[in-house]
Amino acid sequence: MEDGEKKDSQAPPPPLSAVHVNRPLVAANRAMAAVHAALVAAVIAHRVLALLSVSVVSRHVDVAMALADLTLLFLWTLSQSGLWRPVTRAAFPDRLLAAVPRDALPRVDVLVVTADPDKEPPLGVMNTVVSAMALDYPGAALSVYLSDDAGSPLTLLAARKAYAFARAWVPFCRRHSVRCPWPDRYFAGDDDAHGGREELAEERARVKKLYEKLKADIEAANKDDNISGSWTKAERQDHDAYVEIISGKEDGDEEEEMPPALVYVAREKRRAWPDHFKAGALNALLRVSGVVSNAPYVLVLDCDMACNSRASAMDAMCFLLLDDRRSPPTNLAFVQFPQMFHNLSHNDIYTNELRYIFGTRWFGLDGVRGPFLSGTGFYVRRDALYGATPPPGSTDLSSMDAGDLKARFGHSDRLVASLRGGGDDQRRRRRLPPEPVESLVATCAYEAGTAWGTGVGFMYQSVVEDYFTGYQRFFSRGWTSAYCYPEPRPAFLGSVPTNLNDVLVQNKRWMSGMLAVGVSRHHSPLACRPLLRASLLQAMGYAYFGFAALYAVPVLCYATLPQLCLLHGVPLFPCPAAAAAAFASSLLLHLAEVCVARRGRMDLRTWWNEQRFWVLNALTGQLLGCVSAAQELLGARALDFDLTTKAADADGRLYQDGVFDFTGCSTLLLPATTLSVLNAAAIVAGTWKMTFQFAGELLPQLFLMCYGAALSYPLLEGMFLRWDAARVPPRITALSVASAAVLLAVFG
Ligand SMILES: O=c1ccn([C@@H]2O[C@H](COP(=O)(O)OP(=O)(O)O[C@H]3O[C@H](CO)[C@@H](O)[C@H](O)[C@H]3O)[C@@H](O)[C@H]2O)c(=O)[nH]1
Ligand SMILES: [Mn+2]
Repeated sequence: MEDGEKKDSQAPPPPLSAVHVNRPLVAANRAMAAVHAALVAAVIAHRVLALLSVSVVSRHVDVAMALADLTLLFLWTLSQSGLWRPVTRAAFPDRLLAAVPRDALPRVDVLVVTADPDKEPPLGVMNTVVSAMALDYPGAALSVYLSDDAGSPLTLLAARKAYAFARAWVPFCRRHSVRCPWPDRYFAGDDDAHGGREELAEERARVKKLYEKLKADIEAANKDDNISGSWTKAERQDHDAYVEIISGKEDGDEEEEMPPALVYVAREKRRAWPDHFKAGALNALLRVSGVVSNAPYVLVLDCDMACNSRASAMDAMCFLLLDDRRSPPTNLAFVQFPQMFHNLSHNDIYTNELRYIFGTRWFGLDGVRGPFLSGTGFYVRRDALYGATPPPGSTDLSSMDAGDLKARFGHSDRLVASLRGGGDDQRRRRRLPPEPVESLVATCAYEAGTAWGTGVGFMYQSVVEDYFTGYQRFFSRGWTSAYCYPEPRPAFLGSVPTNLNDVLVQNKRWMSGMLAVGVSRHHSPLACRPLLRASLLQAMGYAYFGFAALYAVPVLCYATLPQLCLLHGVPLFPCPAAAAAAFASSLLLHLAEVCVARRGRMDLRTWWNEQRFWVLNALTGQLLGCVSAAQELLGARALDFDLTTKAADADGRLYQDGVFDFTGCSTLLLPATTLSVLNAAAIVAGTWKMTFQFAGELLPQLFLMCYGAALSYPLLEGMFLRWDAARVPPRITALSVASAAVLLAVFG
């Protein structure tokens, strides 16, 4: 009896989160994959048989096509890891609150990074900062850090003004349980409490006035030459470190009412020192925050990714805290939220939505060992970022010798002391220190000879630091992750580039950065033993993204060989039936994926946009990404982090209307435009030829080219049928026609 009672009182508390395996989808995905693999194998087998037969006319072409098909099959196989075991998760913040008193919640440091006040307007950045300050979390447990890589006086001034605004905004959000903590969106109408009480309406009007004032102040500062004009481009790349804690208690402030602390950080910049782009900025913020508040958890946000809901911190804790309450403990390092966007078009011609990643693959990888680190919108354990390994056998930094710690983390006594403090809450209920913060940890020379960027913090060596860090720092060391996808209200919303050139430049950066990791001798996921041992499926997922740029090669083959061979009357498909079946199944598989992401709605438009952008990207971002990665590998040129412009809403009108905006397109577009001209010319010439001597075995090829023409129609239209300012730049059109003519003259 007594025993029974004891058991009852020791009954485990209800779980704080749940995970659900989508079994029908698992079965369907695997069955479809088996069918498709069989069809592709049949196509390749026919190619090989044709190659072996003596009658073959164009051996080179057949070998190239066989290699193209094998590459496609290889990448497709790797991509299946993200469909293998899709799961969804739920968080129960109410249970968390029942289990842990609010003021005992662990502290969180929010790290926001910005780099350029021209491309990233400070008002937008401040919206992100203020939205994070208004998260539903105890104010004393939250601190927000802003890294400004430009070291711009304008951003610093905006941050001070933003803090002043936050003193009204944050209590307002708390008092009225506002759901949208992002002031610009809230006042633009994303306001769930309309028609509410009078008191709310009054206060809302007062806070709105303050927001208008913040806006006007930042605008005025932007126009003021003494502030924004005084800081030259050269100074951006060459200035001292500067850290300022922008919070302060004023008379009459209630502790409970106070917004979280805000800390502005401009790390030192010198031309002679590599800055390691965003990863370098985040590592500087990790150190400054380590010295100042040293919260055990960190939320990372890009400056253009604001909090759209106040719930994410509590949701994330439902997963992260589970860790300590479970035995044996799980080894969850981070909770990733999807990247979603506020300025997506209904007709998303550039596939900015990233459905492939955040709407499909991340659910699948979550069923393996967790989604990849995705740059922004994730809550992560500080100790894991510092290089600790999970239990059992975890490395405990606090018990390490001070000398060893200095060798790894640098010579700041305060940083080392923060590491030895075990990362927990010495200062939990205290406001940030009034004493000045040392900027030593934000200087260029600080990292020299330490493990920052290799064994500690965000990884350098790749411009896609998120992809690389996730795998090197976490997964290959035994950590896992979870995918938190709150509905219906997204936790974070970012902005997408709205002209084609920006999109392609961004894709080129991703592709070259990931390929550099994929083919690197020391870091390739397919050569990483700890990762392979932990999970082959996860290694496949990583390899897929590491090699995705290689799509350029088969697509290049398919965009030239069928065309040129048609002109020579050479058929390319030894078994048209098998080829047609494999082609159809690839289209259907893609359509099925889109429909699942849309909860069963047949979304043909998204499907078509994705088909089209996939080919376009293969011939631009991925192709040039391969070239850049090769240059880097050969030591010819280092990869660069080309910032994307965060468009003001008005700029994206063409994108919103579903019209391609070719403004500013560079030669990056050239391969795609050239090959679309070649394809169109070959269709015309080939059909003309066929009217005189019909050849049925050429029909599959002709069909494929017509599909290509339909996909490339916006390019052809942009070159030859549009006269507006956003058409393909005439220079590119002329070059494309000339290049296509040369190709035809040489090979046609
Ligand atoms: O030297 C730099 C370069 C960039 N950034 C910041 O990094 C963030 C991302 O840059 P952005 O130009 O917006 O790139 P995106 O292509 O939108 O970023 C995607 O791709 C990056 C990897 O290439 C990831 O880090 C991002 O999280 C992911 O959103 C922004 O806040 C920048 O201010 C810096 O702080 N310093
Ligand atoms: Mn961005």
